[in-house]
Amino acid sequence: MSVSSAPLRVAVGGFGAIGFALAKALDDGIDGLALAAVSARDKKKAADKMEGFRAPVPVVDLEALAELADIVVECAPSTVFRSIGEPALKAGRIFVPLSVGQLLVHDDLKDIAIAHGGRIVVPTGALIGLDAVRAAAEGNIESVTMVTRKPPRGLMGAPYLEQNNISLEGLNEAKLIFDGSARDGAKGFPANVNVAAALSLAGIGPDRTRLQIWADPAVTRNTHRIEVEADSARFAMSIENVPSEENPKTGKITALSAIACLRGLVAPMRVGT
Ligand SMILES: NC(=O)C1=CN([C@@H]2O[C@H](COP(=O)(O)OP(=O)(O)OC[C@H]3O[C@@H](n4cnc5c(N)ncnc54)[C@H](OP(=O)(O)O)[C@@H]3O)[C@@H](O)[C@H]2O)C=CC1
Ligand SMILES: O=C([O-])CC(=O)C(=O)O
Repeated sequence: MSVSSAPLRVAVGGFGAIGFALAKALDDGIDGLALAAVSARDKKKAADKMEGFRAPVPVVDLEALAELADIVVECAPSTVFRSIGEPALKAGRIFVPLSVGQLLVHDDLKDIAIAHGGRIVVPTGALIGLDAVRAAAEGNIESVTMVTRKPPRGLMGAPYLEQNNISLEGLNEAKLIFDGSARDGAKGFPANVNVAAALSLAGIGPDRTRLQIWADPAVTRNTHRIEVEADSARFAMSIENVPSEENPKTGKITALSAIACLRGLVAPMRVGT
């Protein structure tokens, strides 16, 4: 984008922990970007939440976001993922998903992007080191493993727990609740391990990426540790995310990652892979 061109319009689908923080940052001002519209289940509540904004924007249905923006960010429950992503890509927009696990389910969206000139740009989100994983994937990666530890309240309600009759009530020691592929983890915990899906897409795919999930009453932060063994490097990284006030399942850094990702789309200089 040249310095003189109009700012790219950003629509935000979902106005909770991530969406509100992102919209607020855009309203406060980011060079080259302008907030254009938001969407929420409760439109009146969303309009009220924008009261302190310098320039409140329309609250529209999810399907209408694509008409109003150049970049459409998805930060809503996984169940409405497609209603945001498909119109955005069919309109040739840049689609920025946060419910990344859904990309494994709706894997035809990539073909829609190709057919209509859209792009899917996945932020690192609540994770770390996807730059190094992507670089290593240009060579050969032997293994990628991720171990997630969350406070039990950050995992409650996951379909996998209900399907397998796993209770986290009154837990007084760490419990391994899932051990398998990133694909199965993302499916069983759609609101908890989108990071595993992002890791798998950056590296060796959802079937070869291994994931363990622990419910741990001793941790107060959402913690993810990654280990990668590749022909170019061996690395291990971990991140301890402060849960956001609005949604304790979601680390606070996720919204900041989305902001940094959007800034990277328009900034004259970008650092990192
Ligand atoms: N990639 C990553 O690293 C991470 C991804 N995530 C994922 O990001 C997504 C968003 O997370 P988060 O912001 O914490 O979620 P929240 O629950 O805080 O917010 C969800 C928002 O979606 C809105 N919404 C729900 N249903 C609809 C609908 N039918 N139409 C329009 N809007 C709707 C809600 O509206 P209302 O306010 O009216 O209820 C709410 O504003 C989740 O899928 C989460 O799992 C989370 C953390 C990390
Ligand atoms: O916030 C986190 O630590 C990760 C998370 O919820 C997700 O990946 O869905």
